[in-house]
Amino acid sequence: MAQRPNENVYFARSPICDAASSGSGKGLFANRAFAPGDAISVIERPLGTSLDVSRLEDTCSNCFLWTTMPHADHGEALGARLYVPEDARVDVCTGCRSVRYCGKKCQTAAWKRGHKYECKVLKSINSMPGRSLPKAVFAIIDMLSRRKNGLIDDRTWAMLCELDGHVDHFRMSEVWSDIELMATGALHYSGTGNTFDRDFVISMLGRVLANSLTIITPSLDPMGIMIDPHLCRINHSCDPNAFIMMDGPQVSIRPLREIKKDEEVLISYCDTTLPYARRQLDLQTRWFFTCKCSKCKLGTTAPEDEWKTPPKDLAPEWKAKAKEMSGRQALLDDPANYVGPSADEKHVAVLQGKAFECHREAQLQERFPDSLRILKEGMSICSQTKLWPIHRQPYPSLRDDCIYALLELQKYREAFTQSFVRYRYVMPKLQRTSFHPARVTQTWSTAMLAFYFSQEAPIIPGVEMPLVALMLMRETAGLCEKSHGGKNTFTISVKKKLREVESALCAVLGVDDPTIITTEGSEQMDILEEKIPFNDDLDVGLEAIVR
Ligand SMILES: C[S@@+](CC[C@H](N)C(=O)[O-])C[C@H]1O[C@@H](n2cnc3c(N)ncnc32)[C@H](O)[C@@H]1O
Repeated sequence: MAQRPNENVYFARSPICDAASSGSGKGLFANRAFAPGDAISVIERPLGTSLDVSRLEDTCSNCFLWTTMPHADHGEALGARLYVPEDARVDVCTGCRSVRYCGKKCQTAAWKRGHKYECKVLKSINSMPGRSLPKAVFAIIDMLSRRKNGLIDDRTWAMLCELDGHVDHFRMSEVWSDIELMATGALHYSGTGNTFDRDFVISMLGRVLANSLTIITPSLDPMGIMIDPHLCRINHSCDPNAFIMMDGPQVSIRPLREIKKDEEVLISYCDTTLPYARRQLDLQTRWFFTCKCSKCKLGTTAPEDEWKTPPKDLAPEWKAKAKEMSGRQALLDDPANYVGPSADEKHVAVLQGKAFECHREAQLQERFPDSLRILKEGMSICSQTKLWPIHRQPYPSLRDDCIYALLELQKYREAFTQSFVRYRYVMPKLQRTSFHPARVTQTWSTAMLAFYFSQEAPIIPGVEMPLVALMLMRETAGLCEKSHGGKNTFTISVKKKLREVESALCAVLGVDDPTIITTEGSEQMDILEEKIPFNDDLDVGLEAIVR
């Protein structure tokens, strides 16, 4: 059962969603001052959870232990999820053959929490060939059957029902017929037709679709959705003062900066690194509101909307390319690409649309060489037009996926180079808070790549990779108390690995005190920076970056 948030927070009417068309417009407020590193509130388990279909196969449905190691044969995997025990495995529930557990303890806990009612339902869904339901429907089935059987108390249920289901918004949207179908399915399969009616289930589905948050691992991999009457009260800002961290099913709300007593606690629902038009569109389409946060008030003058050179300076050959680009009209019509009314700005809007399209298309490819080719195409639009600063989207996201594809293709040297570029030049501008969880986890994966290469032949001549790995590991260890908290399994595994590496290095160098390696480590970081300098033509030929 969901726990009440602790005395550190309270709910009240939020000034931020005064303009919300319906709903109570409540938000979460701080009962005392908070500093980075504190936990504002901790919830042991959200009320409802539903894993992505692919995670049902390899993840414990109770504690969310994800047992598959992506890229099991190379560096990033060696470090990104060190907190997962080597012998971790999950076994399927022999009743429903749908969910999996990592052991008896998790199976028993899930059974008592409600799987005893859901098991038969899942079994009947599972036995129908080709039937797979969206995760929102599984979340609803679970909650309806638990409520029917007295496993969700009146107060929690009332709070859940207070969340806005945005039914009128959904009714006008293109997903309405899907929602009606899903509600019918949920009511039918959950066997709760004599307790709830279809309209109620439709509003419940709306609540899940418009209020759920993403379940994440401590290394920020998305795993599914969660809905909780307390967590789902937190409003959005594109310049949030807090973020959500998880460790298994435990959810903590953590400050991104100092928060004063009685200040509203705000998280981000969307990717806040996107330009203004894209953020607004995303928030309007998925959460039905117009954001008026401090960043949105700056409109296109915020750093997320900066160009390196103004659109009027676009080179003639790129203007010509923009004129000829396939799908030009659709790219121009898409408000997400809007740059301005002039002819030059329209060319830039087309190029921007194309670069975002490359990012989306690359994700749909089945083969990594194809994704890499498309990602490089997108990156060269950003770099060769000379319009994009290194931190303007979709440039950073293209680079992220590029690193992933390069690793899959075992192009380790380029993967490390791009990972270092991201760590050293992109992230400090993209996420300006040093302990932002995305920054910390990416620093750690760069550290782990360096560590992996420290055991191989030197990949960058003249650079001592063990010392680079050490410095990046120390940086991560110094920040993860704030990003993750001292007791998070990520923090514990980072610190353990750091101690191991420090003592191995001490043994090799014949010293007792690891702190004396610091000077040499800093020197190696400087050398690495000289070898991989900031360069505007950084992405022209990914292989040709290292000096
Ligand atoms: C997850 S709920 C947050 C809790 C909500 N305020 C309530 O009282 O239930 C999301 C909804 O809150 C409102 N909301 C959240 N952040 C907002 C913001 N920055 N500006 C306006 N409305 C916001 C929108 O109606 C959105 O669909």
